Amino acid sequence: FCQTLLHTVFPPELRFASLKFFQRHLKWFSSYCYYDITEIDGVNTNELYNAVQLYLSSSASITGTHVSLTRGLNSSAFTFGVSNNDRLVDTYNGTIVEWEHVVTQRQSQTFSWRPLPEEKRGFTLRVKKKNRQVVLDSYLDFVMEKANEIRRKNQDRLLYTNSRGGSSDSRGHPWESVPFKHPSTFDTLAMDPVKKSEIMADLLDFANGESFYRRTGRAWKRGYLLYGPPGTGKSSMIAAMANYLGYDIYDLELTEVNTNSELRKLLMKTSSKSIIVIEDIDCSINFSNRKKSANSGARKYNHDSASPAPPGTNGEDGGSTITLSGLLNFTDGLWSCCGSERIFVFTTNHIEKLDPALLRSGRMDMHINMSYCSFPAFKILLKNYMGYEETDLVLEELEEVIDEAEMTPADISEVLIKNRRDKSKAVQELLEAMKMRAEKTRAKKLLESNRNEIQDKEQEQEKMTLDIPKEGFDQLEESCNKDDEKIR
Ligand SMILES: Nc1ncnc2c1ncn2[C@@H]1O[C@H](COP(=O)(O)OP(=O)(O)OP(=O)(O)O)[C@@H](O)[C@H]1O
Ligand SMILES: [Mg+2]
Repeated sequence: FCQTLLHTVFPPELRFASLKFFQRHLKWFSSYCYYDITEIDGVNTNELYNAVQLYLSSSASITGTHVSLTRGLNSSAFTFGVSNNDRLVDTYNGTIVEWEHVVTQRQSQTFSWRPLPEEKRGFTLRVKKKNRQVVLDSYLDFVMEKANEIRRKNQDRLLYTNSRGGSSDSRGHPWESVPFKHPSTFDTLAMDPVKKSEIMADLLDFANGESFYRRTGRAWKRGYLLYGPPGTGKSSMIAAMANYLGYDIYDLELTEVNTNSELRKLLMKTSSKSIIVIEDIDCSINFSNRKKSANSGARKYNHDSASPAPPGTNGEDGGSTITLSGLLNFTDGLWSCCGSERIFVFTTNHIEKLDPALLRSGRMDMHINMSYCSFPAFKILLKNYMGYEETDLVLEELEEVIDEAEMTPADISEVLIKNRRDKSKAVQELLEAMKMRAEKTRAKKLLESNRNEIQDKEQEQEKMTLDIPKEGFDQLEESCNKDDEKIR
């Protein structure tokens, strides 16, 4: 009877409000304090939320009884997590803390500029009030650091792509990611060993150079330009770099980016310890032909952001302006420093087509020429594919022709894969292929030099025919002068 009376006398809103009031006042008297770490903080994703999730996902720190298990597509490891609205206890330097994962349904009428996830997620950290300082001073830093470590060591690295165009997902991320599983390493990469160790040392210096970059006042980033013919290992080199340093890769598809501001947004959403890659930069942006680009099928890009393209000439999607200066700002300007420890890698098959602005010194820190397979590089391939260590007569023959053959590591590895059961057959076949290629290269070079000679001769003759009337004129002038003298 009392309950019915209570329900009829007090409407539900009033009951709810009074309950909240009591709870709030109870917390004042409680010996605990609570920290809410929500997944989305205003418009941005809360890095701390992701870090806590990752930290709690490491099996070592799990002491709860109810744990959620996930395994991402193509991922090689299970991830533990705190189930929705469940709790976990963690100990840090003797301090006991309790984590609760709070998941509530988002009210649908909430106004937002972009779609928000249906669920509102967050962690609540409960600690004794007397331990509050420990948590604020070092525990949360420890969690962040541990999460980064776990991600780098145990988890698969991620390959991000902006193939979704300018749109973001419900959590505000413009990048989509998949586990990155490229097996290429510096051991498997066939290139000149001296050049290889130079690059490896450069990468290590960069990764360990935080204090150097701070001391010299430079942004902690580095740019590499990889250039060379197709199949010489540019993409393999990027994968090797990522595997060597344990960095994520952001594969930036420039043709999917419409404006400079979109480009900036993409950059802002990249994490540190990552490699940002723009492959085939000469194809993604019509740099060489910018002024004539109206007649090409490619989208139009301007050199100078200060002079926006007139309306109607911006390519088929209208209003789309991505400029070279926008791209350079992306890699070099103030915005490039909105994170740290990032590597930019551009690749191209045609370095000669690139705008000098991209090549000028200081822009890309290292230009790496990935060229045709040299003999030392070939030996690495032989060792990796065939387990070949020793040199013998055939290899000496190979050494003589390999430079002239101009074969890419991709060409060579194809032959090696095909004959991987029979070493001597593989080497024999390669030798024949190389000799043939060398012959062709020689013939091509001869033809080219002949053509150049003929062209030179033609130019000389043309010049002579242009000179004849001048000579004739000189003679005429001379005889006129003589006549004048006679008359006098
Ligand atoms: N230097 C190399 N060392 C080992 N393998 C190589 C090397 N270069 C090429 N390969 C082999 O050839 C294949 C193609 O190489 P990769 O994609 O790295 O070439 P690329 O230079 O990026 O070519 P493209 O300019 O067409 O993008 C790779 O799968 C790899 O197995
Ligand atoms: Mg490539």
